Amino acid sequence: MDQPFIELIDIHKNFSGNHVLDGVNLSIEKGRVTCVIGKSGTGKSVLLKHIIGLMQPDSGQVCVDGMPTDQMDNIQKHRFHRQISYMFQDNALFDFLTVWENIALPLTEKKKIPMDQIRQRVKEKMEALEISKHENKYPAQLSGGIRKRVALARALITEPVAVLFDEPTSGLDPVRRNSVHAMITTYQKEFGFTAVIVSHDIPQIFTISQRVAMLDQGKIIYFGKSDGIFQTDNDIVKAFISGKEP
Ligand SMILES: Nc1ncnc2c1ncn2[C@@H]1O[C@H](COP(=O)(O)OP(=O)(O)OP(=O)(O)O)[C@@H](O)[C@H]1O
Repeated sequence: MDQPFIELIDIHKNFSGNHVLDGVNLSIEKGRVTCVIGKSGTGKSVLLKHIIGLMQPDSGQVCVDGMPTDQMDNIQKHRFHRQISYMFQDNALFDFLTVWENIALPLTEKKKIPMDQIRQRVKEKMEALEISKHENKYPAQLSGGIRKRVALARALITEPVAVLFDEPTSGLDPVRRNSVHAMITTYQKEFGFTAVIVSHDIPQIFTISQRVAMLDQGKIIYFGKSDGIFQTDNDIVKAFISGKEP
């Protein structure tokens, strides 16, 4: 196996008796796209939030480049968060900012980049995602699909080392869904970034990812190469990916 970038080791998370993560072990390899699949409500978003530190485990460890995040000092944590970007399921755009301002925000807020470079990078992302004509609109004036693309542009604007996507294509029509997938593939080829994608786009997601992890009842019950998932002997995985009850 390639060098792990992020490792989840025996993660447990319980919400008032709802044991959502029940000993999750998962290795996210550097430079690869890993998709996380599983039934609705099974804890995929909770798992992503543990990676980025928005949620803390009851027990277990999240390691980045071999270092447990709970042992990192503030500088190390800051460095990790600068390298990683997260696209929320609900897009989390700021209603009081325009499309342009929302996309530019990670650059204007975090990095000392000259304004002409910021303009150029925002322009390129808006063109790639076909949202240029919406640049002066506010999120409330946009359809769900356009909001999704604005959120995607914002997640990619810093050209991060790793991106966590929580259902990046939900609510998109099939053409737009394919273009989001194509964009993720292009970015991976261009920058070799590490991506974790929570997705219900089965089987399309297997063509843009190299690894698949399936979460079920608090555990990773399958982890392997995407092109091998259809040969699995695991009945729960087989039933899930073919859309049947196990
Ligand atoms: N902050 C929280 N407080 C209490 N319970 C929570 C919290 N966040 C998530 N949960 C619970 O954890 C469980 C898993 O939720 P999660 O959103 O991770 O599922 P999911 O697999 O991403 O679902 P979907 O595919 O429908 O998006 C749900 O039962 C949810 O209610």
